[in-house]
Amino acid sequence: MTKTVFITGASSGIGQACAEVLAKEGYNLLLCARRLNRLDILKEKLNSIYPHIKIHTFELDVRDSEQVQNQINGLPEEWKTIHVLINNAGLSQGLDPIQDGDIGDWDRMIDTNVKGLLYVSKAVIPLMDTANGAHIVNLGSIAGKEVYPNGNVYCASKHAVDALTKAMRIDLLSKGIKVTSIDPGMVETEFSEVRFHGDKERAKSVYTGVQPLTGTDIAETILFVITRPAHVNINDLLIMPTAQATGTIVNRK
Ligand SMILES: NC(=O)C1=CN([C@@H]2O[C@H](COP(=O)(O)OP(=O)(O)OC[C@H]3O[C@@H](n4cnc5c(N)ncnc54)[C@H](OP(=O)(O)O)[C@@H]3O)[C@@H](O)[C@H]2O)C=CC1
Ligand SMILES: CC(=O)[C@H](N)C(=O)O
Repeated sequence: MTKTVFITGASSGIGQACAEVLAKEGYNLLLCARRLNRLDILKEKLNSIYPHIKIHTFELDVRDSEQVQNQINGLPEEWKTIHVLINNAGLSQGLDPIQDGDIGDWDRMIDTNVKGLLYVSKAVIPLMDTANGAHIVNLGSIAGKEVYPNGNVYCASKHAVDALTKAMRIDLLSKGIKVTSIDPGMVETEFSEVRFHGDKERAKSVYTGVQPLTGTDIAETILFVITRPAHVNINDLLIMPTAQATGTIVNRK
């Protein structure tokens, strides 16, 4: 049976890499993000390499609970059976002491990373094929395991993801839905550009003198996690670049 994977935030970085790695493995893909044009370019590329898989793209702002319900309830019938949900859409905005933080940045992080994950999960869980290995993978972070200077609200949002992953595992236990948290350290994506509001130079400096993880490193880990035997669940995986010890202790050359 061909399994269907629903990926939020597939227009960039880790989500896009998940689409690429899972397409190669023959999964059908439901891809969403706000930037539909990017998803459609990705779909065309993947379908030209892997013509045997099916890909459905749609625009979704995970912060909008009504849109999330309507878009997911309105999926074509053939897309209403989902095996794996990857709650990947997320962002960091700003890196300032709490007293200087921007309230708009705080709202965007909490609305996307916490509320967005909840809205999507609530809409997708009823569509999950519990008879055939249903699995939810949440993108947490090292920032959900520790707090680093100026990371305040982003760290709080990822600590919330950590708590929600544990809570989902309890609540979905009787349904047989596996729940896993993937918690990366530094991954070079558009993450830092978004964090620094488009300042490309500052974003680049985050990765100076260090070899960060790539989106593909994380996607391959997710592939490993979702292909364990039925009786095995990986609860939580913390993945760091070799040169990174904690959220902020990095060995730069
Ligand atoms: N890069 C890193 O170092 C780390 C990243 N993470 C986590 O990994 C996840 C992916 O980030 P990463 O790939 O690095 O970053 P990117 O900025 O490269 O990708 C983020 C993705 O999230 C999507 N997204 C953001 N806001 C929304 C929204 N409101 N609705 C729908 N989609 C949204 C973006 O799509 P669009 O803008 O088109 O909507 C984009 O596809 C995040 O949850 C992040 O917190 C965790 C630890 C480390
Ligand atoms: C500290 C990290 O590695 C992570 N990318 C973050 O900035 O939270």
